[in-house]
Amino acid sequence: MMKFKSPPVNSLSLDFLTEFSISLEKLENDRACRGVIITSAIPKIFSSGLDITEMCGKSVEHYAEFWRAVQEMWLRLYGSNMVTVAAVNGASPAGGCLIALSCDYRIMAENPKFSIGLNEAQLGIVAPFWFKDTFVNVVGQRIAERALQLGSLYPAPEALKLGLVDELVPEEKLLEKASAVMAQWLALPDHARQITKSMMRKAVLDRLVAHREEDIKYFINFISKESIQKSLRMYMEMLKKKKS
Ligand SMILES: CCCCC/C=C\CCC/C=C/CC(=O)SCCNC(=O)CCNC(=O)[C@H](O)C(C)(C)COP(=O)(O)OP(=O)(O)OC[C@H]1O[C@@H](n2cnc3c(N)ncnc32)[C@H](O)[C@@H]1OP(=O)(O)O
Repeated sequence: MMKFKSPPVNSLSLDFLTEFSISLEKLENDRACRGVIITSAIPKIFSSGLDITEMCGKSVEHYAEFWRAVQEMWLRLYGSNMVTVAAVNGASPAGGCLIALSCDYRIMAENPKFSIGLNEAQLGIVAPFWFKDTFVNVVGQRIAERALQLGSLYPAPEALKLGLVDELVPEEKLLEKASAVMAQWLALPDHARQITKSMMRKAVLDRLVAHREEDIKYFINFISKESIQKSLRMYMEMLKKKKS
């Protein structure tokens, strides 16, 4: 089991992403490890998504390093040979949702206050093509089109209806259920399951691998625009004001 613990809200900073990728790599190379449950140690928060401060007022070199780390995390998780189960025990916007979507199975706590989705459009930014591809592979084109254009965050019951998560359980039963699902998936021979998983995900993974440098350039170009920087600053201010 991997438990995110980066207070206050498990934002995906460069350090967090690097540590996450290294942990995944270690587990992947450990023949004794056939599956991983991903959850959070922070109450009410699975992950708040990419750390917005990493995308504000930084150098081009920093943006490149940060984006490469985001790509690396996704390539490792989406392309993992292990069984991956997300036990979503709190809010899961944007990059947090991407992590859940990249797993093989998503179980969410049945709390309508917890929401999940790719809300980038609400921040005035655009979900990259591989976030979009991952989303489409889970919920299908029509639901993804609407959800991404509106940047919708769905409360747990709605997320279940759309197929964004596979099931809801009472929060106290989340890890028990995740373990039961893991046991069910691990009962199959690894070889057949792994080849099938790879077959289902290969095209989407290959697309990023083939365009990785181009994608970094797009990101830098996009995020460096003054209008985008302004949107992100305003969003951060809004988050801070919400408290007072
Ligand atoms: C054409 C080609 C285009 C190519 C474009 C390429 C790329 C661009 C796309 C980049 C993709 C980005 C994906 C993302 O993940 S962006 C991040 C989106 N995340 C969010 O919108 C979530 C924002 N946060 C929240 O909604 C809430 O914080 C919460 C997670 C629901 C938790 O709420 P609560 O418990 O009430 O906590 P607070 O709101 O008070 O937050 C505590 C603390 O943490 C700061 N914070 C929250 N989220 C983030 C974040 N994502 N990054 C950095 N910091 C964050 C918040 O400001 C508070 O800070 P202070 O204590 O200092 O006030």
